[in-house]
Amino acid sequence: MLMLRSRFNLQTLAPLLTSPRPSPSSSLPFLLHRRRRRNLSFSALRPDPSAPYAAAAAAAAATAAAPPKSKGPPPPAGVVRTALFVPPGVPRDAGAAEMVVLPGSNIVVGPYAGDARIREVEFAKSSPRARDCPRDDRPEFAVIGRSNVGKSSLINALVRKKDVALTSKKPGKTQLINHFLINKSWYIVDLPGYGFANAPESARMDWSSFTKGYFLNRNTLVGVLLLVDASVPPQQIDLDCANWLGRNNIGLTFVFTKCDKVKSAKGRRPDENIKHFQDLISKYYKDPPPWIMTSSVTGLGRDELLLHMSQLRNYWDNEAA
Ligand SMILES: Nc1nc2c(ncn2[C@@H]2O[C@H](COP(=O)(O)OP(=O)(O)OP(=O)(O)O)[C@@H](O)[C@H]2O)c(=O)[nH]1
Ligand SMILES: [Mg+2]
Repeated sequence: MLMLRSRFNLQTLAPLLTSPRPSPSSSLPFLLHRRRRRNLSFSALRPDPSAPYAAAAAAAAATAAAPPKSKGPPPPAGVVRTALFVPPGVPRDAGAAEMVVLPGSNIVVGPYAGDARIREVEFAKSSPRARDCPRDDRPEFAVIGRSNVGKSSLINALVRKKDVALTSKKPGKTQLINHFLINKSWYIVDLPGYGFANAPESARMDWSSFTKGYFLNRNTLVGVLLLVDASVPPQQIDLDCANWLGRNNIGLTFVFTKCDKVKSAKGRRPDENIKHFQDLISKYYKDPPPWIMTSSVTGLGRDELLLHMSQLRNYWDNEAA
């Protein structure tokens, strides 16, 4: 029977996951191709006991103590259980009794996970148009979502610096495509928000033509982090954005933000909003995309998200080799 180990100490797991990575195989379930449109397909959960990560996972699970420590209010009590996201490198026909799932997510830890630490971050460039973005072939993750959802805050949380990306209570703060260079080897990209319900007219922009150009032409895009505010009920504009990305075969991860807001104005808890959102999205996806709960205030989900990004990125690097 499948056993999910969702509570473990990432500090313990991290060094175990930096072992040499396997060479990619054409049968991998999650296809990412440099200079080509990604073709996403998510496999059913059938892990392999002999897979290189299994020992690390078992060791981590055995020592499974406390989740990463964070300040502030505790994360929401209810963890939403949905079908799992099996990352690149886990064979379709694998079979095993045990698997490690990142806490507060549906993301399985696969063989490409590792080297998740951010040692260095520098602002690289602000670009008004997609064609002005850096052209150096480094892989990148784009951070998108509604205006004010917490994109810039998440980037600051990930890099553990307060003001690398500028944040504001007023929607529409980020107006350009901002590239941040991580460890001199990959980028996180802060994009302007969409949906300006409360934004002043001056802060509005034609998000569609501006950012669609970026998504459709950016060959170095490893994946999109689509941020969704877990403190409010599902918003149609987020579902529309997810569907647009899906239709264009652009791999996304749902990153639920503001999970520290245990009581929202509408009386629903973040985990209830997340469950509702997933019920709606499941109509559009045959296999579940990855999702994760975060808070930039408490640090919830930060290390887990970085590990997830590392497995997508390392897979990408192997493919490009
Ligand atoms: N409680 C809580 N507040 C958050 C969190 N993340 C962001 N915020 C707040 O939400 C507001 C907007 O955050 P930003 O990071 O500027 O949002 P953004 O998505 O970059 O906004 P735009 O650039 O305008 O599109 C700020 O007041 C943040 O302090 C979170 O995890 N929890
Ligand atoms: Mg911003």
